[in-house]
Amino acid sequence: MTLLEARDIEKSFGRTHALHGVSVAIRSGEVVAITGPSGSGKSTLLHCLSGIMRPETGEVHYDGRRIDTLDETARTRLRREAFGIVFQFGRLVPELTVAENVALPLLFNGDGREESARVARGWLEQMDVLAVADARPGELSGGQLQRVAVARALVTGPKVVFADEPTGALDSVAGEKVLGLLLAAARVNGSTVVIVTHDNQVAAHADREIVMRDGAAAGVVA
Ligand SMILES: Nc1ncnc2c1ncn2[C@@H]1O[C@H](COP(=O)(O)OP(=O)(O)OP(=O)(O)O)[C@@H](O)[C@H]1O
Repeated sequence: MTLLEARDIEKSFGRTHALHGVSVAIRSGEVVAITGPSGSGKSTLLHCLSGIMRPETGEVHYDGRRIDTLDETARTRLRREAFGIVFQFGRLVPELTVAENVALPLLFNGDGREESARVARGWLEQMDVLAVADARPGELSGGQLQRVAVARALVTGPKVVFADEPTGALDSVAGEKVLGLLLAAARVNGSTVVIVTHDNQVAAHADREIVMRDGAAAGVVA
C-alpha cells in the first residue's frame, strides 16, 4: 500500500528550480534512500514529503490524504503525530539535557512528565546512549548526538521516519552504528523510513533507491 506520495511536484528558490516535476510513491514499511549529487534536490524533496515545505505545484499525499494544502498548524500537528525527523547535525536543544530532549516530542503530544521521561530513557538505552542521559548536547560526540537524535525521532512511534544525511557528519564506523540502530528500531516499530544520503553504504541498506538528478527523479533502483 502506498503510504506517502509526491505527484509531479515543483519547488523553486528564486531562480533555482530545486524540483521540477518529481513523482515518487513510498509504500508502508519500506526503507527508501534518496540519493544523487549535491544540489540535485534531495533535501527539498524530503522537506516536501515531510510537510516542512510546500511545493508550488503538484500534490503530496500521506495515508490517503492530501497534505500539501494543509496550513502550517495542521502540517505541524501531522509531523508531531505521524513523523519523526533526524537531521544531519542532530539539532537538539542545547539548554536541555539529552533525556529532556528525547522526552520533548512526547510532552508536546500531551503525555505526562514522568511517563515521557521513562519512555525517553528506554529509547536512550536502545540507542546505547543511556550513560549520557543527563549530559547536555554540547558534551556529546558526533555519533552520540546522532543516536540521541534518532531516539528523539522514534520516541513517539512515528509512522514515517525522515532522515537527512543522518550519518553525513560521522566517520564510517560511527555512521554504520547510527544507521544500524535507526533501521533496527524502525523495523521493530514498523516505521517507513526515508533517508537522504550521499553515502552508497547507507543506500545499500535500503529496500529501494530513488536517484535524483537536477531536480528530477532520474531513476529508481530496487
Ligand atoms: N532555502 C533555500 N534557498 C535558496 N536555494 C535553495 C534553498 N534550499 C535549496 N536551495 C537550492 O535548491 C537546489 C537543491 O537543493 P537541495 O538542498 O534540495 O539539494 P541536495 O541534493 O539535498 O543537495 P546536498 O546534497 O548538497 O544537500 C540547490 O541548487 C540549492 O542551492
